[in-house]
Amino acid sequence: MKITKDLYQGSLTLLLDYYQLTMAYAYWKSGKAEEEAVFNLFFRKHPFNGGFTLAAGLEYVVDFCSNFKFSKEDLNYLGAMKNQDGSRVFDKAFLDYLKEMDFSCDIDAVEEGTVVFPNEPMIRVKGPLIQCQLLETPLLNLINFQTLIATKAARINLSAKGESVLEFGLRRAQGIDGALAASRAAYIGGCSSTSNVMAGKLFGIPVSGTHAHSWIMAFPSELEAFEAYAGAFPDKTTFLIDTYDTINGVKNAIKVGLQLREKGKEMLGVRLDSGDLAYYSNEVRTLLDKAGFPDAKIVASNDLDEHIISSLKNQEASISVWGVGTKLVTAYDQPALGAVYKLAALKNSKGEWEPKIKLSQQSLKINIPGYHTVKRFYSKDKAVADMIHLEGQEYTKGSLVIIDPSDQTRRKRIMPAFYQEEELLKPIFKKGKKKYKLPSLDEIKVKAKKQLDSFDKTHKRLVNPHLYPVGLEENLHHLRMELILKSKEENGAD
Ligand SMILES: Nc1ncnc2c1ncn2[C@@H]1O[C@H](COP(=O)(O)OP(=O)(O)OP(=O)(O)O)[C@@H](O)[C@H]1O
Ligand SMILES: O=P(O)(O)OC[C@H]1O[C@H](OP(=O)(O)OP(=O)(O)O)[C@H](O)[C@@H]1O
Ligand SMILES: O=C(O)c1cccnc1
Ligand SMILES: [Mg+2]
Repeated sequence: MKITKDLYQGSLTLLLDYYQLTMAYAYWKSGKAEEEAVFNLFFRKHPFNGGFTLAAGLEYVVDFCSNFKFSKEDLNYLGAMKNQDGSRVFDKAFLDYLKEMDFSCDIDAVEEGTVVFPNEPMIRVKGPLIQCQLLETPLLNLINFQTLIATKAARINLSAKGESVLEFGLRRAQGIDGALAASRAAYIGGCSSTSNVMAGKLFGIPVSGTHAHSWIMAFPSELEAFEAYAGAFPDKTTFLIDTYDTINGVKNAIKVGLQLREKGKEMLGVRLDSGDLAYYSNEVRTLLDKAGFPDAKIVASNDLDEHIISSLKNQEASISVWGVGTKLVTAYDQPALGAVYKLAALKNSKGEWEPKIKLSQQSLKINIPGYHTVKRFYSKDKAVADMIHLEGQEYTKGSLVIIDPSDQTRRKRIMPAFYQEEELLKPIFKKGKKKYKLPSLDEIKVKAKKQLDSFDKTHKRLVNPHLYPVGLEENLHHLRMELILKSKEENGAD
């Protein structure tokens, strides 16, 4: 296997769980494959005990769906699967059916860079049951990770309060795509650059960096190492000063900074990668200022995350650029977002949508049934509440109540007439045809910033964030309650 050439063999369609194929086969056998269904992709809880989540990964979904086709190699592989008695797992006729299958679903989704909340559909797929089911795991795979990392990056950037955050994660990322997708999502979440050159090449993310301890160690002395680096990159001099002794290190940096100044060049700054970053950054700042380098920046790195950055800010550390790797790209404290993909409605023989419910002992896990959508209400530029409602359901523009799906005693009265409304789900595919112009990565990044700015800071704080109101429109709430009771009765649940 040559990973550079052979890994995906031009088709990602088998990037699914085996049970999707067995269900697909059984839907086909039982004549249900072409029934029309609606599935929703949503998560139940914000990651990192936070108060918001930043959507990312849709561009990958668009690409995946646009190329959804079982290749000859895919079908050969499935055709060779055998049961214990030597018979084929999948009939030849079924494989012929898969061969002819063209992606024909409608997909509506929140755009990348949108702030999203638990229970809201992030992606809604409507189409033949078999196709909807085949999309389950790839969509989750593509959305869960990038949304997680974009959210982590947003939290880190919010802690840095507008100062630059450089993403340094490649060396500790989870493999190749874990690194590339993380660099992309980190940029959406607000990082200003990546150290990952391939992500720079593939996505157009600005690349940046300093140098390593090994550079210093490769020379007889730190001073000579700084001089050599300044010789090679007189315009890009950020010296790593903690290899031997941070205070001596900054003194050496100042010496080389003065030499550069004589040549009409300016030292950009220094980097600290160990020790007490509050203490050393302040000592180093004082020395740089005294030596006439008030504009030289202090970059800090070393296992940083949003909590340490926020603590360093509270300690009034003199750091103005933050290099963050491991804890960002691995989402260290919560390595997965738990988005799920559930059937919400199925069309009956009369052509009506039948809402579907899944019961659970945990009320948090009972899905929102029906063919529904989500609206956001804004007062001026501030988001005030989100409402999930049945598609096509009329609701009053006067006073209405929205009800929290996980606690029906939490209700909020809103007056839609006073607000601007935004439909969060945008049309992406209609009957398998792409209807959406993909924004550039920079446009997504700008959108993410604007979205985050439209939420009150109480929803964005790291500790015990204030809950943003998301509720079901009353008719949908009643439908859900009725279905829960009916399903409990019919299925003999306690
Ligand atoms: N003033 C500070 N307040 C809070 N956390 C800090 C402060 N200074 C450094 N840290 C963090 O404390 C941790 C220190 O880790 P550790 O003790 O392993 O590093 P170190 O010994 O300083 O450096 P290294 O092991 O890389 O030489 C890092 O996560 C760092 O970001
Ligand atoms: O700490 P992170 O957020 O992951 O940022 C990237 C780290 O990678 C580099 O060193 P590396 O960790 O390889 O070695 P060192 O820390 O032992 O110097 C760099 O100096 C940072 O410390
Ligand atoms: O450029 C840097 O300083 C850098 C890059 C990757 C990891 N740590 C630091
Ligand atoms: Mg390290």
